[in-house]
Amino acid sequence: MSHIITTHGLSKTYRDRTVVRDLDLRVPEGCVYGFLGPNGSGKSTTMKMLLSLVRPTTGEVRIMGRRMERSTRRDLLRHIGSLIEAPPAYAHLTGGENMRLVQRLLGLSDGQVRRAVQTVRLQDHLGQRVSRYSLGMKQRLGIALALAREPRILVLDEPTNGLDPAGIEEMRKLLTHLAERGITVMVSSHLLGEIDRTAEVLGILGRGRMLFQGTRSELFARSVPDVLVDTADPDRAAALTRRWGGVRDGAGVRVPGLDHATTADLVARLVREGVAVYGVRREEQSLEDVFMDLTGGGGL
Ligand SMILES: Nc1ncnc2c1ncn2[C@@H]1O[C@H](COP(=O)(O)OP(=O)(O)OP(=O)(O)O)[C@@H](O)[C@H]1O
Repeated sequence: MSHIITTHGLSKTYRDRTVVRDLDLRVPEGCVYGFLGPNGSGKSTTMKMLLSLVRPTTGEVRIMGRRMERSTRRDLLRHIGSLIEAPPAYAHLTGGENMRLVQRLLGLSDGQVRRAVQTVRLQDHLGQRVSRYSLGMKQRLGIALALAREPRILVLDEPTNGLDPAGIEEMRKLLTHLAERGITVMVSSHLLGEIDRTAEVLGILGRGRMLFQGTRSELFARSVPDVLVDTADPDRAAALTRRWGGVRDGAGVRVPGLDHATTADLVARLVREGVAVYGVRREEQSLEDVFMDLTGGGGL
């Protein structure tokens, strides 16, 4: 798989506080990469380093295999569109006037601007002042401004923040649509639920460190589900499994967070002690549970 963004040992320290630590990002080309983590975990700082808005303390950024440095920065940044923090448009101008400003600034064609506006479905609102746009429309205009130069990569910092459920759904569809067209979309959120179904690859950050990077199914594979034991003698089974954290749960016993090997040990112990085991079930964790475990609960 070719990676369009990579970092190696990327770190940022402000005074004596390291807010991003030794990050090795691997963003596959043409996918939606969900960059997740609780508030303050370092997502924005990382994205700003990718865009050369913040200088890394150590480590390197590579875009399309080329190292970002003074001599390559201008050229590489032409391939990246971004939306960082507040939508970048002038509120007292119309959507169309904002688009024309960027068109003139970057020397873009009418076709490029038209395509960007159509992609975010704002063509019927170009005559309206941005101050009268909904937050979702402002975000879409921000994306159109970033898209107009036809970048290969789009870096979006919390584009769903503050949107209502309909706006979030619209944003998800837009991101998927962009990836289908071959654009690599790196999108951050502190809320797993807002982008988890959209993102094919997830990077989960906690206190500046990468806690997990991979596909959703790889993340699930890392989960350690509760085990539910259905038995004729739940009290005795609970006592025998106490050292693994077993407690009575309804007519059975629940043992939290067990891997395969420990589950096998536990069942063997019960059978050895003569407890009749009717069934053993691993209770799947939701992606939220896995995320909460990884981030220590700070992510939701
Ligand atoms: N210029 C700066 N000087 C000092 N500390 C900073 C600076 N910029 C960010 N930080 C700190 O770095 C940490 C990470 O911030 P960052 O904005 O990257 O996190 P985040 O994951 O994007 O969170 P949020 O979703 O709240 O923006 C925070 O504790 C923040 O206070």
